[in-house]
Amino acid sequence: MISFLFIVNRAFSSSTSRSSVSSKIMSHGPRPLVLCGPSGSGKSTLLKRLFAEFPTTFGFSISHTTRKPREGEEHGVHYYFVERPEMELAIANDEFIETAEFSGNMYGTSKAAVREIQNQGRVCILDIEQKGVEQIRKTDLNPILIFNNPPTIEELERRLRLRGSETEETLRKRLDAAQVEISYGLTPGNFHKIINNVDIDVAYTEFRDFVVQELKQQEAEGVRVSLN
Ligand SMILES: Nc1ncnc2c1ncn2[C@@H]1O[C@H](COP(=O)(O)OP(=O)(O)OP(=O)(O)O)[C@@H](O)[C@H]1O
Repeated sequence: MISFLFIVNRAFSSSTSRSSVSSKIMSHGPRPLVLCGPSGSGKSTLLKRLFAEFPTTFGFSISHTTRKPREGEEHGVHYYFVERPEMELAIANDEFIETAEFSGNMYGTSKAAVREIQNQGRVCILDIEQKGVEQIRKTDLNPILIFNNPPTIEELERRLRLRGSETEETLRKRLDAAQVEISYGLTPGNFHKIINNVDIDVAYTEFRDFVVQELKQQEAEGVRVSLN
């Protein structure tokens, strides 16, 4: 198994085709930030810290779902609640970055929902899986792509067991998927940055510094980014 691969992949680093990139940024606001990595690798932990440190810089897009609203849930706040035919048509029209089905309901992130966050001047954070990354790369959303790499599958298993969120079955599924996800994540050219998430404090500093540097670069190109 892959372990402790300290690869920093800057294949699409900030200097890459800046002029074509900046015209896109100018019209749409800050570039979305994709954080991808196996379940249990620590994505939510990194994002929680980032939001705590920069409360107004980032935002999550609002997902669509075909499930019925629960009490207190509002359309356009918690989800965009839609009917299945409407959602299927939008997917067929290539309006979604990723979709999934759970317990008979569809869920998905639309390109428009990402643009909505960009239009507010915020960096849209997307915690998405490999398929979503492949999809978003085909769009003109021009995301910053970061892969959160766990030290080993054994450590991933330890973290997931400690989190206490899994049954033996879901744990196995997540660990099986992790092998494939890590291979994809470490393939040169797939991500702008790989965070080797061993020690959480070190990982967060590396993640944070990379993101801040990217945002400062965009600011220098005329994009309004509120870094506070
Ligand atoms: N570097 C780390 N070292 C040790 N434990 C960690 C580290 N990062 C996260 N954890 C712990 O591992 C568990 C999984 O982390 P987290 O929930 O952030 O993962 P995730 O990638 O968001 O998972 P999922 O995709 O399933 O939501 C949590 O209990 C978290 O506290």
